[in-house]
Amino acid sequence: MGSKELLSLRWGIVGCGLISSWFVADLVLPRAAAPTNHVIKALGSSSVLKGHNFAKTHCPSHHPSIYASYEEVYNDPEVDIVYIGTPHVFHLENALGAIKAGKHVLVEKPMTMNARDAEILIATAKEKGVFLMEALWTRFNPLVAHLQRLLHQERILGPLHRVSIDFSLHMPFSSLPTTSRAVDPSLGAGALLDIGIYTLTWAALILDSHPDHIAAGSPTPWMASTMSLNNGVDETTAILLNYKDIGCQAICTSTYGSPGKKEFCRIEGEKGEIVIGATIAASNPGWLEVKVSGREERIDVKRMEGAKGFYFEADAVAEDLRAGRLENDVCPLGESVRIIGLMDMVRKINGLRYPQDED
Ligand SMILES: NC(=O)C1=CN([C@@H]2O[C@H](COP(=O)(O)OP(=O)(O)OC[C@H]3O[C@@H](n4cnc5c(N)ncnc54)[C@H](OP(=O)(O)O)[C@@H]3O)[C@@H](O)[C@H]2O)C=CC1
Ligand SMILES: O=C1OC[C@@H](O)[C@H](O)[C@H]1O
Repeated sequence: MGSKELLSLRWGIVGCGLISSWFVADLVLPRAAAPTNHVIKALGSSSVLKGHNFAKTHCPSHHPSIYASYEEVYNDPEVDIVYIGTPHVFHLENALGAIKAGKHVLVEKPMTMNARDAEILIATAKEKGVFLMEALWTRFNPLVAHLQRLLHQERILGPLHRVSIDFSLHMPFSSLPTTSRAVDPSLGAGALLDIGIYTLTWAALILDSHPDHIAAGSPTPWMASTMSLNNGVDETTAILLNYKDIGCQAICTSTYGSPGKKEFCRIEGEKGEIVIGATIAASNPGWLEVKVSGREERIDVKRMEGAKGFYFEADAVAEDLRAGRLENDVCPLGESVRIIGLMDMVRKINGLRYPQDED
């Protein structure tokens, strides 16, 4: 691994649920200009039949080995990297299993249930000398780099005043089965860990990356928050961040209670505003609109026909491995810990504990 001749990346997938299906379907789409050939080599599932059905539907031409245990994926010598697509509460155990078997790991968001567990995972990956990344795919959407250029290099909005970010999904707890990972506290349910994490990520991408904030030593923003709990977990959460060093506030809201708007993010500055939109979810931005006097433009994300955009992150991971890097600089491990740490604080203030928080 890490050598220049790595032209294919061989994936082992753990958990054959929804996100794994999206991820795999994107990776196997034929792409003329693909920098890496992503190969699905192994699938681990609670049931071999489920694994076979998954392969038939989502990667029919890849013929992966199908295993009835995740351990067999970790130990398959044909697998370079393990993708963890299980509910949050299993991320630590599954990622540790793969790392201890010497595999690189891409683990779904949130990396773990709390910052302490993320530190454990990171320390173990470092000890074993393997790559580890939280699959915060939004960071790899090409719109983000474009946005950061507009805001921080061109300074198109001038000084920033306020950023509002909302991730809303209309799937109230009452409409979901009690076994859903969004509702069941034993599976790490709740809006903050599932979708609120993206609102904090957007705040980080827009404000923590601000050159003046970095020059000021990146002080932790002042924070206030409130949660509406249902069944012991948050259905709705609001977080206010005040970056006093740059005079800008971020309002981060997330809920399962309403559909929200396509325009999920608004960045207001002295000279105008930028609005970011998404067709389905704030995790997958589709366009941005600049509304500044004398310069009004819309920029759309170009994706492969039929793809969601998971290949942006997979290609970045492959590039790191090819170059022998064990950490990605667009989605650094320190940022995963910092944002999970913010979520820990929000939960503590609002009395939301999970069993994983116990000593
Ligand atoms: N990046 C993104 O856009 C998205 C990320 N996610 C993240 O992916 C993770 C999984 O979410 P999602 O795919 O929606 O979940 P699903 O419930 O659809 O799938 C999770 C899979 O994990 C496996 N699993 C192992 N143990 C359990 C258990 N006790 N209960 C339920 N499933 C179990 C199952 O696979 P099997 O039976 O095959 O072993 C199951 O199908 C979450 O952490 C979520 O935050 C989710 C959606 C989008
Ligand atoms: O992007 C997303 O949209 C739907 C959520 O439930 C999911 O976990 C999230 O990552």
